[in-house]
Amino acid sequence: MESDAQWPTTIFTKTLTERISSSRVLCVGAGGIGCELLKTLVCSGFQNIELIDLDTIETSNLNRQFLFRKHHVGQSKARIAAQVIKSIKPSAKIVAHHANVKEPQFDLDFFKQFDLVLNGLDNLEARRHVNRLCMAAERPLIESGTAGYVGQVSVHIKGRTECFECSPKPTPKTYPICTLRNTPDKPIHCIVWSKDLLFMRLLGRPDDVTDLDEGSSKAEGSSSVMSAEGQAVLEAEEVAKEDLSTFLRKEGEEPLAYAVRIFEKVYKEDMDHLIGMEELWKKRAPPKSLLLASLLPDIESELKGALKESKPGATACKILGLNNSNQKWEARDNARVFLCSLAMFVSQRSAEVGSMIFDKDDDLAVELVISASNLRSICYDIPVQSLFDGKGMAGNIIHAIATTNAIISGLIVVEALKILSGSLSALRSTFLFEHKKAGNALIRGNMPEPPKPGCMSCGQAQLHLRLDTGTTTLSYLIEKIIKKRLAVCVPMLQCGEFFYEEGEGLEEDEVEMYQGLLGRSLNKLPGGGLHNGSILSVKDEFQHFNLELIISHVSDLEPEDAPEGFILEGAIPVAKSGMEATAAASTTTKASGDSNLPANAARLPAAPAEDEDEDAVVIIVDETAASSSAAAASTRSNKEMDEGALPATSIMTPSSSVAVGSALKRSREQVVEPVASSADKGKLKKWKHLAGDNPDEAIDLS
Ligand SMILES: Nc1ncnc2c1ncn2[C@@H]1O[C@H](COP(=O)(O)OP(=O)(O)OP(=O)(O)O)[C@@H](O)[C@H]1O
Ligand SMILES: [Zn+2]
Repeated sequence: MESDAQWPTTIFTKTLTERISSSRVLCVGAGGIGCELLKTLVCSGFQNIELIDLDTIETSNLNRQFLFRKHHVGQSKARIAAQVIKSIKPSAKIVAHHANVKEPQFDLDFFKQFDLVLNGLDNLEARRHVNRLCMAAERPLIESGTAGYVGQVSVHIKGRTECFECSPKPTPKTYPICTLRNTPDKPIHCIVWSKDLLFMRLLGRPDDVTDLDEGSSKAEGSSSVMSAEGQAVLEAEEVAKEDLSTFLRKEGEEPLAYAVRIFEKVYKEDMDHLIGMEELWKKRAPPKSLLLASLLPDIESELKGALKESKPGATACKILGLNNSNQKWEARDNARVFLCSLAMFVSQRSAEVGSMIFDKDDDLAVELVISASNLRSICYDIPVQSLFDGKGMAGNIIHAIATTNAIISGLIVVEALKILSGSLSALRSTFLFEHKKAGNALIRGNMPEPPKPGCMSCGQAQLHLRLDTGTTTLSYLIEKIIKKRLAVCVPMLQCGEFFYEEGEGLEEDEVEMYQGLLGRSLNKLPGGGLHNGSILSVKDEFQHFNLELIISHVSDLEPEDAPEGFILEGAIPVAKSGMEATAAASTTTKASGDSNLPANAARLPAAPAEDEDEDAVVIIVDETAASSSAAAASTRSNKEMDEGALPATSIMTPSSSVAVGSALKRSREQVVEPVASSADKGKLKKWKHLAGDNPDEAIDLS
């Protein structure tokens, strides 16, 4: 295709066309949004694109990530996306990086090579990391996210607009550990327990299994005032800790006998033990334990034959004939699925036992987790979930719709064109959402907010951290607060004479010395420790990030207020998720491959008020089209909401929804240029603001 580079000249001015083809663009993420974005970029004339994605293609991606085909499964998303795009547009130069954007090779100099950075990510940590590098490199960042039919695009330019971290982002919901372990009262509590605690104890890495133990956040030998109920909880936890080895299969133990033993331990013995802790049941009804013999009087004949005939790759539901994933199983069927799935893991997938992490795309794992969670729900008289619904909650799944990704990608490119043409006053934060009453999809634009001086990323921030300095360890502060909550990659900490750092280039004895500090409580650190009023400086030289944490010592934080044992206040994500389902991955989320991190819970924009003036919005799909596009749209049934936890790709925030709400009330001139309707009406002059060059507004990208 010799002339492919000429496609867009019919729409854009010569100058803009030249800028588009000479600009260098970095795309981060080659998933649902990334695939659409790449296609729209090259179709708009972009020629120099670098693409980063850490993941490989899965079958479940194929329904919406249209650059990928079945024979690509298992291969690098970034490389295949680049290869396929090049076959569509051979003149495009696409460099693919099969890597995590947080790797040190993608440093400030790397980011400085680009004129634009476009994110198509699915988790908050990676988004925040890219934001920090874009702010430091002074490169415009266009952020995006989708969740079902809604989506959002925002533009971040240092010194001109707010950065991605200027507004609070919802943090994934977490639950008090004692609720999960001893006193659940909602289905999600049982699902999180099953996925993060039981599953990890049965099949996970030994290092990971204590993730939910309250004791892991406490310094050795610490003591604190505790209620009688709290004491009972601790006692219950101690019992659970002692019993860890009983979760493992004994040598020579038959798979089914092992599964039966685990059932009896978890749903009979442990439950009876808990029931015996009267302090716990003063204000609530005690659970009941389950008797396997009465649920399945003849286990051997019921299950042994089915297990024997099961072939590798089969699932418990398949061999038991439970084919309707929307059915809510009775206790008996939950027990059958639990026993079979666990027996199948140890007999057919023994090599993975001891190193697994729950994966929503692993059917056998989902069956084990949901049946186990339902059995616990039955003990506590909580409604059970169907496999389909339970999987959605466990995997933080939200349907992803290819059409939404395509619209959002188009809107990303529209903002990119405004930047390249120097039309910065035309930049908008754009929201795609549903008009509930009219059944239409609507696009709204807001003027981007100015930078917030107190932002921890682009401003000078001081955050307040309230925790118990006597019981919180340095390791907990670093892992759960500084790395996980503040998204710092390579922390450097200082407070008076206390200094701590990580990263390459340290001498062996330094590493040893710093590691020796990790188990200490904060008040016992060198230089007198961290106390009420201490100011801890936190730096990440790689991210060019620094802030101050003002420590307040509080010894009696209520688990309801601070389920993770601390409260962070200031210019940080403090907003709470409005979506329970987003929480499922919340308590555990390992800072691993990131895609299983809770990204950021979404509070999606509200539908417009009934009396809303519809001229003020762009209606891009009418009711008929909406239903046909819904039918055509590929949905993913197993979408993880970020990480872990978020609606995977969404970056919606409560403030976004407020912003949308207020945009609805604003006058028409605030509304985004009706780019979507311009093509329909053939009014190319609507594109004027994209084509015009405004030297006063242009940002220096040199
Ligand atoms: N730190 C990171 N570095 C590079 N790429 C990342 C990083 N974090 C996430 N990604 C990529 O961002 C993309 C987000 O795309 P999307 O939300 O469609 O998720 P997905 O993983 O493809 O879908 P699903 O979650 O349903 O399997 C993914 O391809 C993911 O690998
Ligand atoms: Zn900021």
